[in-house]
Parts: sequence; C-alpha cells; structure tokens
Amino acid sequence: MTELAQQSCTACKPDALQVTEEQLVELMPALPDWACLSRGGELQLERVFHFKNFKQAWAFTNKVAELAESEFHHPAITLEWGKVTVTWWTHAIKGLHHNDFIMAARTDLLFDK
Ligand SMILES: C[C@H](O)[C@H](O)[C@H]1CNC2=NC(N)=NC(=O)C2=N1
Repeated sequence: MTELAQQSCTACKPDALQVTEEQLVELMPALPDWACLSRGGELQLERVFHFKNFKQAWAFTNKVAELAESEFHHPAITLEWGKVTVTWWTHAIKGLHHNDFIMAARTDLLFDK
C-alpha cells in the first residue's frame, strides 16, 4: 500500500464512511506519535509538537495551515509558547476518514525533529 504521506485526500461528502475499527487498528501504527481520541463522541487524531520558543511553534503552525488549505482539509491547531497541538478529524462525518490519516502523516513531514 502507498505510504500515507504520499496519498492525496479525496473530496469528503457527508455520506462518506468513517474508518472502521479494523482500518483504525491497521492505520494507527503508521502514526506512532499520534493519539486517537474521542471528543463528544467523535474520533479524532491528535499530536502535540514541541519547539524551543513561540516563533518556531508559530512557523510550524503556518506550515500546517498551508498544508490544510492545499488539500482543503483542515485541522484544529492550538498554538502556545513552544507547543502546537494538531487535531485531525472530518467535521462532515463527525469522525475519522482516511483523509485524516493522510493529513496526520503529512503533518509529521513538516516537523523538523
Ligand atoms: C464546508 C466544509 O467545511 C468544507 O467542505 C470542508 C473544509 N475543510 C474540512 N476539514 C475537515 N477536517 N473536515 C471537513 O469536513 C471539512 N470540510
């Protein structure tokens, strides 16, 4: 299977299917630094990225925002001093779509460890 980060998002319609439990189990190992959380009954992928200061965190936030706009699939991003929390889920289906796994993998590539 093509690496997640090499895939592109598909247009997500309200009747799109959420990932199944089996797909979740299959996909999560590709995202070792991400947590799968349930908020308000909606599954989400979340990772906290750490930086030396606010300026570096801000620059990373901008890169994630550009990525999101390029795929027209958008995360929640919390920007703090030295820390950025990125949360991916698909609002239209109130849960996780394959797109969210692609975008989490693409987000990892933006982070210079
Ligand atoms: C109108 C609707 O918000 C848009 O079609 C797009 C924008 N970006 C999006 N981003 C995410 N994460 N989920 C969506 O359902 C979504 N929908």
